[in-house]
Amino acid sequence: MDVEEVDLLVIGGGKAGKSLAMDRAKAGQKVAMVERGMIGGTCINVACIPTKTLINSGRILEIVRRAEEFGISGVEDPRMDLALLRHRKDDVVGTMVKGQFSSFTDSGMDFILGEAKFTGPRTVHVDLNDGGTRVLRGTDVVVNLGTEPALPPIAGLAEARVQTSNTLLELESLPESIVILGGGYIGCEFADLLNTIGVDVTIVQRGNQLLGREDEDVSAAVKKAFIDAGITVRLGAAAEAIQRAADGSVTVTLDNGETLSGKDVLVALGRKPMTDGANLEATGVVLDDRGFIGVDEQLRAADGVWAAGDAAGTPQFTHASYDDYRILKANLAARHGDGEARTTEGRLIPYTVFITPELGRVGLTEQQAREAGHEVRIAKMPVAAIPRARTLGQTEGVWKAVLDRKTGSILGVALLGTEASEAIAVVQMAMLAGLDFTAVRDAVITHPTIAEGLNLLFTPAYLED
Ligand SMILES: Cc1cc2nc3c(=O)[nH]c(=O)nc-3n(C[C@H](O)[C@H](O)[C@H](O)COP(=O)(O)OP(=O)(O)OC[C@H]3O[C@@H](n4cnc5c(N)ncnc54)[C@H](O)[C@@H]3O)c2cc1C
Ligand SMILES: NC(=O)c1ccc[n+]([C@@H]2O[C@H](COP(=O)([O-])OP(=O)(O)OC[C@H]3O[C@@H](n4cnc5c(N)ncnc54)[C@H](O)[C@@H]3O)[C@@H](O)[C@H]2O)c1
Repeated sequence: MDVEEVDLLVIGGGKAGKSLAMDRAKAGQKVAMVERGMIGGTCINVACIPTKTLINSGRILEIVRRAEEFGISGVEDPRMDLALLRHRKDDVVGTMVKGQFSSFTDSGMDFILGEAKFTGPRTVHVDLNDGGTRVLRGTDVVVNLGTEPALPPIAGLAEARVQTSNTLLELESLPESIVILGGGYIGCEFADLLNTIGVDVTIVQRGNQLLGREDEDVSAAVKKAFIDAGITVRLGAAAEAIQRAADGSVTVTLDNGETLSGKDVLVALGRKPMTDGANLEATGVVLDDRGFIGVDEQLRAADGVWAAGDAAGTPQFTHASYDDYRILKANLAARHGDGEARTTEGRLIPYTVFITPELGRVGLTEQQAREAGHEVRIAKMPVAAIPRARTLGQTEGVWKAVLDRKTGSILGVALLGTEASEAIAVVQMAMLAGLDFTAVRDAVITHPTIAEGLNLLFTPAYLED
């Protein structure tokens, strides 16, 4: 079969790959992108966009339940209607997928729906979804294959028809109760959502805290918020076996011998790269023992082959994959003699866990700062101190900042509170600008906003001596 030659061949249409493919195609290059099915990638189809749409509905339900507190009468018995909820989620996702498809084709790229498998250096064989095959070779190849739910070898898991973050999005009826395995981002976000919409939730986490990468006090505040909301939290226990009975109910056996039962079970135990079957070795790419692609700090995986996003070991966030796109754009140009190369070193990557209240994070935790040798100064303030939180009726949570005692620079913050997803960007900008805490404390910030809390956080009332 003839080999079709292109300037840029993108395998997997994730955030980095699709952004680069559109950009390069618009710039006049001959670009082909092969995607096996999810037009727009994981984020739009089964991750950030559908989950945050559902979470938003959960939050609205919670507000409506509190209608009287907000001065509204006549709202009786509000409940989540799963069919309507799914309809809204499908509508948001469907509109975005449609928009992506138009953007791909309008860019001038050759968008190919099919399964790609490497057969040689920078060369793939594609089984087209609507039949037939193509073989393509790129002068440069970018691999952006993403991740999927990991299903670890827990006894009985394979037979127990467990839910994952993908299948939960398509539920036709809500279970009365659910056991969630894993207290990471996905476990916590679904625990909060499902609890809000009326499911009895038990969350099981192997480590001694939810969200294991956070400071202990921050995780403890998340645990308290969960318990106050009615979620059962089991820490320091790992699932060892899962069994689904004939009536559909599920029993999970923990490593301490305890058993938990529920009408369903969600496995949220991390994600594995979708590199199986892509035969990346044929193009000189080296995979680690978990299947992640080895890349250098310029995201180079082999000669003329680059990799990006989750499967390349980038922190698993859409905005991090998007930054990989910027790095690849710079490095592909630099390789052809145009401009400076960029690396992934020293990137400041924030994130938000969309629970109630939200946890926004950027920079170092207190523990990381101490381990890095900083002399640390902590500021800590209850969210209830922020006037805007009072007007919103959302006073739960705590803000914590980690400062360098000698320089006053902001090393990191954990904002657990309403609208933390927005406020975290304010702190991130201050950090990028190299502002010390006094500049943030003394900035004139609009009243009454949540960001205004940054004026308060660094006052003597909340900043340790
Ligand atoms: C439930 C959930 C919620 C999340 N929420 C957030 C959030 O709120 N904010 C955030 O920043 N991040 C969130 N994430 C993480 C985020 O979704 C990922 O980090 C992001 O989508 C990474 O995308 P990527 O660029 O690695 O590639 P992906 O978007 O995963 O794209 C890879 C593509 O490659 C395709 N592919 C794979 N193999 C082949 C092949 N052989 N041939 C052709 N195509 C192939 C796949 O179909 C896929 O479309 C969430 C993740 C999950 C699971
Ligand atoms: N809001 C966001 O940005 C967002 C939301 C969802 C997911 N994500 C991304 O998706 C990635 C994957 O999320 P995740 O929650 O699946 O993984 P994770 O790694 O964050 O959490 C998995 C958790 O499961 C625990 N665990 C492992 N084995 C266990 C067992 N047998 N029993 C009980 N607990 C066990 C681990 O200790 C860990 O805390 C995250 O790293 C994140 O980057 C981001």
